[in-house]
Amino acid sequence: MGVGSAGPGGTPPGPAAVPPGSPDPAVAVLPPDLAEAARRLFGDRLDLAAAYAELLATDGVVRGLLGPREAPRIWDRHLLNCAAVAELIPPGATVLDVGSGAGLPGLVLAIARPDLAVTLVEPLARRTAFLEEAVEELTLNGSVRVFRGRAEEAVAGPDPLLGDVVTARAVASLDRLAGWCLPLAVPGGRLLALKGASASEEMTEHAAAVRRLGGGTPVLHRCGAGIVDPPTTVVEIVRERTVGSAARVPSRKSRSRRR
Ligand SMILES: C[S@@+](CC[C@H](N)C(=O)[O-])C[C@H]1O[C@@H](n2cnc3c(N)ncnc32)[C@H](O)[C@@H]1O
Repeated sequence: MGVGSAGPGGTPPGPAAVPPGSPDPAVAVLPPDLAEAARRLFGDRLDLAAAYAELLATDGVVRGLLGPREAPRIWDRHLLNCAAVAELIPPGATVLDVGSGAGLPGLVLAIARPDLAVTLVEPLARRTAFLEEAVEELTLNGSVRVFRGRAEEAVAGPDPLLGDVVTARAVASLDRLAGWCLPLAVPGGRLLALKGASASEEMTEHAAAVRRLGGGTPVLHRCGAGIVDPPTTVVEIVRERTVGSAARVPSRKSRSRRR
């Protein structure tokens, strides 16, 4: 990914955006051709984004949360790609990031947008341990919390999670995401699913299931146009109705049991 046309903002910050003390500046450093995009998307929080990039490239790789080949691509494939989605999120929104993994896109959004209240929903202990440490280290405790569990669990219990916006990247197909994430959105709230090249096909394939699950017609967005190249593909689904559990998409296991 490269950068689009340069916008306002003066001289790009370049490699100096990485704080001193980086264990391996060769992997965490912000490539000069992405500096302007990073500056536009993170503004005065660029140093915080650089600190998170460094965490991902070092601890994240060592702990197996990110493949070693991802390290040099952290800025374009991960940070900038996720930060571009912020343009779809209204000011002061409550955001639930389902299947956050190492914090993508949830932590990135919390860094780029300090006005958001973000909950990272992730079932795997190894990942939530990293997320909790990252939140502490980046001093994001005021705006980010970590929920250990599956999306289906987050919606149940005495204190269910509910967000204005539910994000998910690389977690599941659109029908399964709708089943897990729409119940986590307030009525009228939205699922923002970060998708790849197959987004349009998925929208067609799963439109009926999404409707059955209480969602509106999926809408395709390309975020960060003119800033990141390619723009980030996002499928937006509004929670229009509440449905009973019978309408939910069966798990892969129970689907194969029925065959
Ligand atoms: C391929 S990883 C993607 C992680 C991150 N979103 C990213 O883009 O790098 C998928 C993540 O979804 C989580 N996950 C899978 N099913 C889930 C569910 N039902 N509820 C919440 N998280 C789930 C997994 O534990 C895993 O961390």
